[in-house]
Amino acid sequence: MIAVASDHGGFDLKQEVMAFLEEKGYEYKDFGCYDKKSVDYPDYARTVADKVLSKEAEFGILICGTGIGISIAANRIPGIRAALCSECFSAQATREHNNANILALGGRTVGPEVAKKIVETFLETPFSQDERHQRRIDGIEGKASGQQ
Ligand SMILES: O=C[C@H](O)[C@H](O)[C@H](O)COP(=O)(O)O
Repeated sequence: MIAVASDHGGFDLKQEVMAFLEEKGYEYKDFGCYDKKSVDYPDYARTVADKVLSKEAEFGILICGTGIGISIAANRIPGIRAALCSECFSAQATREHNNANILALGGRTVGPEVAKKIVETFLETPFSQDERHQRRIDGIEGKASGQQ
């Protein structure tokens, strides 16, 4: 399952992204917001992060106006690697190199067609499993690499 959420600034793009997920046959759940009333993005970041960390969701997709606030909020939560992407190269690289578990998008910065390509790239690109990338991910989580 893909856990999807947005604030009001990401609401319209989230509708497009969910329609795309539906069309492509991905299972997803919408964890809000459910209209364009002003809300606070950290609440939605936390909800989706919890779904990812509990493994109820394989990945999360978080959308706010720029994608910045909601990715900052998600990345404060240990075990979350949220990647704000506005093009496909980063979406591919963050899965291969960072094993990112949440994709963040900006509803006011990325158009729907680009966003759909980014979503597909993110969801379809596996982690490379390369030892150097895993070592660096372990470093993010505070595990010493022993390199220094
Ligand atoms: O990084 C934060 C997000 O872009 C928010 O979506 C944005 O700050 C919301 O702004 P406003 O409350 O002015 O709609």
